[in-house]
Amino acid sequence: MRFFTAGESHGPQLTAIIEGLPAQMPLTVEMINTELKRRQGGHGRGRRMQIEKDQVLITSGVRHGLTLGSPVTLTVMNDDWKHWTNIMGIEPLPDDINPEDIKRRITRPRPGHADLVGGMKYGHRDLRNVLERSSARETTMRVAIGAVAKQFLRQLGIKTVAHVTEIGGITTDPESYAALNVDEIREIIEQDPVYCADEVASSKMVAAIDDIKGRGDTLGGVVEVVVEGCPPGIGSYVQFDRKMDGRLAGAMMSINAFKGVEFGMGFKMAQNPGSEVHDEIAWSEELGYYRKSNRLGGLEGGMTTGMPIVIRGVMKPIPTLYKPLESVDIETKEPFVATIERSDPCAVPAASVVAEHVIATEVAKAIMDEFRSDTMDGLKDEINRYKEYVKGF
Ligand SMILES: Cc1cc2nc3c(=O)[nH]c(=O)nc-3n(C[C@H](O)[C@H](O)[C@H](O)COP(=O)(O)O)c2cc1C
Ligand SMILES: C=C(O[C@@H]1CC(C(=O)O)=C[C@@H](OP(=O)(O)O)[C@H]1O)C(=O)O
Repeated sequence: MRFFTAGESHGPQLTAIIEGLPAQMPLTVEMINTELKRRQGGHGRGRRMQIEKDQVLITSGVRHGLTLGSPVTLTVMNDDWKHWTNIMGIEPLPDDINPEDIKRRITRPRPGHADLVGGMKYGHRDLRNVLERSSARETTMRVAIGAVAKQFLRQLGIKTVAHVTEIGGITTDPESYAALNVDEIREIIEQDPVYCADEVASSKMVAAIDDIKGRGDTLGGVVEVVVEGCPPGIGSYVQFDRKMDGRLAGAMMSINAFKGVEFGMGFKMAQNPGSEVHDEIAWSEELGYYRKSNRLGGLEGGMTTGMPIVIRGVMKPIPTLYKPLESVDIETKEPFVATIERSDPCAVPAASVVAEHVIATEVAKAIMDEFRSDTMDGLKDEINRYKEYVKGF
């Protein structure tokens, strides 16, 4: 499976094309729309999310609710486009309009955003030309693609969930959700304003977001994605670019503002001896091979072990500040405070939804790389045979 996304934040629409999905796979817009709505939510979002009502349109690759095996095209319209049609017009500017007079032109790059380096790299003197594509508006399509991937994974009994584990230094107590499975975590976070599975931490996170918003500042945090039901042996140790932990880390790091990744007990591994890090191996008639603990987060040697995959990503605080940092105007080279754009004070809850979907996409892609995937039923048969084989190995 491969895919592309396209579209500017304030352009007419966002588009994704996915190629390589098996034929005969059930696919509905409802399931994609449910996830798009979750991505728009979460306490801490700004005013743009009140304008947009993201709904997907499928314009190829599906007939009567089943995939055809041909490329699937997904489209989401930008409702905000109607306010930007002149500023973001596609046609060349009329001769009597000077590009420097275009409204909402940006010449004061925001520290921490793509503005300055993107402008240098592509020769844009109006940094809006960078902002428009570097914006996390693009993550709409990554969620749409991931929602398709999740429909694929569900056919194979693989479930995913993401939840927020830290915002602005307020952390969850892992004991509060340690015994819960993916479905149980989902039930809790769907009712929670910050998509957090620990009720006590959640209310403190909400208060922290309100407080930072009042101060014109922003907060980052940590999100955790759990994937249950993935068979062992997805990914490989034989070549560096086939290692599943590398692929998953790359997917997580491809999300705007994500700056670090860890698996299982993560960076705490540095503090513990090997006997308290590695997971002992056991076998039972019912489960086949399993680990007595899951401190490595479901990966050994670049391959899934069959235990849940547990991956966390850290998101830096949003770079656009209402209390802006110092910058330089690229026209005058004089010091100025950065441009203030409408912005989210904290998008960690929304980003948890994005994280779940990019991880689901990478797992789906890896499974399609491993097994013949022209038809959904053929793939299911192959995976079931493989699962029986590894159980008795
Ligand atoms: C869901 C989500 C929403 C975001 N919202 C904003 C925002 O409103 N304002 C902003 O400046 N950055 C926002 N960001 C972060 C920027 O897109 C990101 O920092 C920027 O593209 C630069 O990339 P980098 O942080 O990975 O270096 C958001 C990120 C995500 C994942
Ligand atoms: C549009 C989305 O997020 C945007 C991400 C974003 C950024 O700089 O990344 C900046 C803001 O854009 P705007 O200036 O239009 O308000 C966010 O609203 C979205 O998540 O769909």
